[in-house]
Amino acid sequence: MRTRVKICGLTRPQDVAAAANAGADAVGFVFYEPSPRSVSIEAAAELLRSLPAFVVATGLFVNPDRELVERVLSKVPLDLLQFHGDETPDFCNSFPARWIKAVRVRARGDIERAFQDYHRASGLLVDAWVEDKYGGTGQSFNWDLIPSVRPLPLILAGGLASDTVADAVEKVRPWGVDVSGGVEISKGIKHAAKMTDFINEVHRVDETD
Ligand SMILES: O=C(O)c1ccccc1NCC(=O)[C@H](O)[C@H](O)COP(=O)(O)O
Repeated sequence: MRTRVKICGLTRPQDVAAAANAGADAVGFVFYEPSPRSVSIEAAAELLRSLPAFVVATGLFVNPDRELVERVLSKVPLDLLQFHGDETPDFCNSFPARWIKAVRVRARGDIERAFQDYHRASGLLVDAWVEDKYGGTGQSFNWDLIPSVRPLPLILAGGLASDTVADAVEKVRPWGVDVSGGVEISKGIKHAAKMTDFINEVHRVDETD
């Protein structure tokens, strides 16, 4: 199976183009103001203009007001919502868009519970649990906590980079992987060669199947 790759936290048009050229299946825009990777609605709408066909535009939110999600959806042609906070299943499901839910993994059972609670999602993203942080931390977690039975597509995130992602894909066999800090020069500023190396590493492992 071909492992999908999402590059998250883009803020510049040249990075959007470089991610697409490197072969990213999806890109993510952060609508969460405390994040150094956050973009305004206007900036995101502009960034999407440089996104070619067949690349999924994802909007990332952390405990947003309903009005923010609705305002973003009315101005930015997103393909997918990513809820990265403590949003309820009903809240996530109440917008006219497909969505994935992020779960910060701390203990055995966290992922199984999330699969049950968020069963209407289009995928479950598993990320590291870090105190007082919702994501984009560059930290990984114990992949042994990931169950082999997966009722939804599982997207592995947390501290991945070109030198670790091959091992991650080999061990976890996720539907997709998600990376932010591992392909950056500084927060929100991506590095074209790092994105290419990352994606090539993922597909190198895919080819050994
Ligand atoms: O990027 C952020 O600043 C951020 C802030 C709050 C919630 C989520 C955030 N980002 C999520 C991601 O970029 C990724 O889905 C994931 O957390 C992996 O990030 P990284 O460990 O940096 O690869």
